[in-house]
Amino acid sequence: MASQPYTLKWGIMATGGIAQAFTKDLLTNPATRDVHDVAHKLVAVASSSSKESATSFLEKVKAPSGVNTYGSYAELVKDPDVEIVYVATPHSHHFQNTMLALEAGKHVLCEKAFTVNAAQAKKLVETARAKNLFLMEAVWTRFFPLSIKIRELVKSGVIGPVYRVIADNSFGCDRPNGKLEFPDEHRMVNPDLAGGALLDLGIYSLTWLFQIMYHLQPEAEKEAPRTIAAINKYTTGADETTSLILQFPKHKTMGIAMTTLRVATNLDSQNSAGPSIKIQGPLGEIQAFGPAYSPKQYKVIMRDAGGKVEVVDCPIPKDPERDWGHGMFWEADECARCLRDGKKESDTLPWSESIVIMEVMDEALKQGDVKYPELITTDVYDPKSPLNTGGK
Ligand SMILES: NC(=O)C1=CN([C@@H]2O[C@H](COP(=O)(O)OP(=O)(O)OC[C@H]3O[C@@H](n4cnc5c(N)ncnc54)[C@H](OP(=O)(O)O)[C@@H]3O)[C@@H](O)[C@H]2O)C=CC1
Ligand SMILES: O=C1OC[C@@H](O)[C@H](O)[C@H]1O
Repeated sequence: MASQPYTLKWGIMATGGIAQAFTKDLLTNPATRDVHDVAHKLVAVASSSSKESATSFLEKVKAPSGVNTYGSYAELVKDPDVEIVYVATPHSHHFQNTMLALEAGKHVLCEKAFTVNAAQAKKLVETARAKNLFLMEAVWTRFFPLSIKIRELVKSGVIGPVYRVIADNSFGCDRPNGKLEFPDEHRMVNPDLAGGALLDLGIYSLTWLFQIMYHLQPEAEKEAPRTIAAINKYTTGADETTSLILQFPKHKTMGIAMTTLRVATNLDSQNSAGPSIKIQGPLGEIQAFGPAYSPKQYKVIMRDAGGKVEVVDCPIPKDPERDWGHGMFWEADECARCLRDGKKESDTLPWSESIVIMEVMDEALKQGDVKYPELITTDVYDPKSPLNTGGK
């Protein structure tokens, strides 16, 4: 008889768009993605606005009965049934909210961008390490079978040593009056919520550069990149267009990561008109198609063999009973496997790598003179911060 899957018990912090998408993924049957060793249980959800928002969230995600609801994040982290907290608040809140959960002894999966700056990321890691808790940045894309296959292909040497990676994750939100389609208060452009293209979308372009050019470097030869950035700021002060060149001089590799809120990576909705990611070696090129946060196809193009092209589709599996499947369940499975195996960090997205990525973003924002307010940049934990208590 097959052994029972290891089941991880989740508490959801916040009730917005991605909290819903992630929770719906948690509620899918893992067998529909051919996963049998781990499973997930939704045990609690909290809204900083009201207990009613938490209740209405459960209706929206079609949750089973018996899930606890709370009108504050402080109550959620005290729930003894919760093993891991998924932090799904705006970037501005990640540091304080994750600290709140870690200080209460909970493991944490925190949405991207991990924090507003590297100092905060380091403090989270120090705290998780000191308290022997699991912590991971929720960069779901790294855990896609497509990403795993592409990393394996690169490691196999099929395209030779990678010399360059180019990635773009951009949205066309331009309005003829010069503004963007978001109101100035929206989390995408509001500096008080650490808005801006880089922290929200550029993190995915960087993910592609990092998971190929940094993650695959042998441990003994790890080299953080030199960062050259150009930023155009929006009227709110947040970045609207950011381009980065990352140089790894010892490895002779270079990456270009782009993001903007003005024009889309591709004009077709599926981004199939052109690749959003190009991974280039002397023997060939791997291209990924679809938004850089969720590509669904890749091509391997060989230089010899007359530019022979292999096309591989990697659709996101759907649970037919729930009519849902978004692709965030793979990162949840990673959390469950790490905890089952007694690991406090993921090998696929180690703490040190999230910190180096935050350092790159710090440097880019410094070069572009983007500044965020003290309330959201401090690395001093305050359980009573309005970011924890819900002062909106
Ligand atoms: N992995 C992915 O594909 C995606 C990730 N994200 C990330 O998820 C996070 C949340 O994004 P998203 O769900 O789109 O955002 P939403 O604005 O839809 O939701 C954010 C939630 O955070 C809570 N919150 C607490 N304080 C505030 C505040 N001052 N202003 C706004 N919301 C507040 C609210 O929940 P409540 O009132 O219940 O406390 C709110 O519903 C971000 O870090 C973003 O980068 C976003 C989209 C996709
Ligand atoms: O993480 C994200 O990926 C999808 C986008 O729609 C969203 O703005 C961003 O936060």
